[in-house]
Amino acid sequence: MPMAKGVGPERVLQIGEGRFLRGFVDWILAQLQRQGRYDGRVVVVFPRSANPAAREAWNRQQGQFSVVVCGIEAGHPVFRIDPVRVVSRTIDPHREWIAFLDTATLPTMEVLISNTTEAGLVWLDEGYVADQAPQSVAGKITAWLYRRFQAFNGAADRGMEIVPCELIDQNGTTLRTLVLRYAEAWHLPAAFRQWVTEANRFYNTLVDSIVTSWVDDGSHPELSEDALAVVREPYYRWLLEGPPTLGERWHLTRDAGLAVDFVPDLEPYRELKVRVLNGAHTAMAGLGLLMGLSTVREAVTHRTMASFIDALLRREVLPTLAAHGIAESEVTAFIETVLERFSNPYLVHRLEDIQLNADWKVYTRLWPSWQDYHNLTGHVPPLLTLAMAGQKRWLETQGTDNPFAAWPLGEAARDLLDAAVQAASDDLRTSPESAIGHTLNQTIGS
Ligand SMILES: NC(=O)c1ccc[n+]([C@@H]2O[C@H](COP(=O)([O-])OP(=O)(O)OC[C@H]3O[C@@H](n4cnc5c(N)ncnc54)[C@H](O)[C@@H]3O)[C@@H](O)[C@H]2O)c1
Ligand SMILES: O=P(O)(O)OC[C@@H](O)[C@@H](O)[C@H](O)[C@H](O)CO
Repeated sequence: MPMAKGVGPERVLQIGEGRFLRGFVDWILAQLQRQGRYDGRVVVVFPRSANPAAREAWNRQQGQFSVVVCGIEAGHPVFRIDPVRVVSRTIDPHREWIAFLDTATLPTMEVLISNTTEAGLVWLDEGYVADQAPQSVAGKITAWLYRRFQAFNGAADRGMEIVPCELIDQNGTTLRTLVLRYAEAWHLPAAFRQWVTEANRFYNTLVDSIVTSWVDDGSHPELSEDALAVVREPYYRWLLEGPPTLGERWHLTRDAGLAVDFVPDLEPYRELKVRVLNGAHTAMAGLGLLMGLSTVREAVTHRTMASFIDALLRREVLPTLAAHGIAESEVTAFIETVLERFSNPYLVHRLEDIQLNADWKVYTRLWPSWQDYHNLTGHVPPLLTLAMAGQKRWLETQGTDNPFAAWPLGEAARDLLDAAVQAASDDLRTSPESAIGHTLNQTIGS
């Protein structure tokens, strides 16, 4: 369905319409547009069949929405409403498959962005039926790239900058592997696979910024009608591992003043961000919910929980990052920034939202620190163990039996973990808050 507002050719295909893409990627594109650096407009694609109300909101607002940037920046309170007018139209590929494929034939298209949660970039065993959308995100992208390859006879200069933003390790490499796997499974020509590899650039990326929905309290009438408005903290950072081609297309030089950087190796940044920020979220969410807390802000302003998270990060996570070659001063500075970000009074970041797929978040966000701490010191980390026990207990209250059982662990690691978590769980049964206080006293006192 066309949405006529805005000028400039369609240059960006965005798979995903969620809060994060609106408050982060689309906002960055709006800043580039405002500075006259980039005129590209965005075609937003719903990765799953769109719910009619969401579609209607996008159409009613002609793809325009507000990003409320609020919190503390350089010690000063910030509350700003930034308009974002970069979207040209939306497409639901499950209903408009041909319109979706047709966008691949636009000579102006040059950037493909996705964010479909961790559940999006996965292999689904499915065939390709012409005229019908595959279910998988990577299958849709494969079909789209194949259409482009055909439309331009495999021209090397019609490849795309492919920028997945899903929070998974090596997201660009993962997407390329999935595309090549679909190309093979669907018996697409070898020349296409070669074009995918040689003419397209897949970036591994790391995004960092907290984006939540705008909760309308009537205080800003201009936002009352905006069903797509989001709230974002002032802090944001986008790191991309890959060639600078995307930066060149966006005229993204230092003087743009945007926190987007191209780095040769993402790994140290990823370890730092995931272990500190996401690790702290996962640690506070399970225990916090058991204690009756509901938001991140409530957790970091609760005396016992705040001390617990602070000690967990500085005593048990920090040493594991130093062992990964990240300077202690850098880790400490990041911990301090993160704790300040968590106390942002404007963000209503619900612990229950953080708990989506919590069993795997414990595995990717807490377990690596746990294991490294144990290897480094020969001791079980008591605070991380209690956080994991809190997660296990909370997951059990939600009906998941033995929530960590599916993790791929060797027998020795499994026995060690089970014994440690079991001991910590016993303490949680009576009062989570006193278990936290007790563990904290023992740790800090030792
Ligand atoms: N919101 C944040 O603060 C934030 C910050 C950094 C990273 N992220 C990342 O962004 C992701 C989305 O967060 P959000 O706040 O935009 O959520 P959201 O619910 O607003 O959007 C989720 C998006 O993913 C799509 N999606 C969900 N499940 C899917 C599936 N199984 N297959 C294909 N697509 C699927 C939805 O259609 C939608 O486009 C998170 O999982 C996280 O990895 C979020
Ligand atoms: O978005 P999720 O569900 O992967 O994880 C929940 C939070 O930890 C996450 O959204 C952080 O706020 C974000 O990663 C900050 O950059």
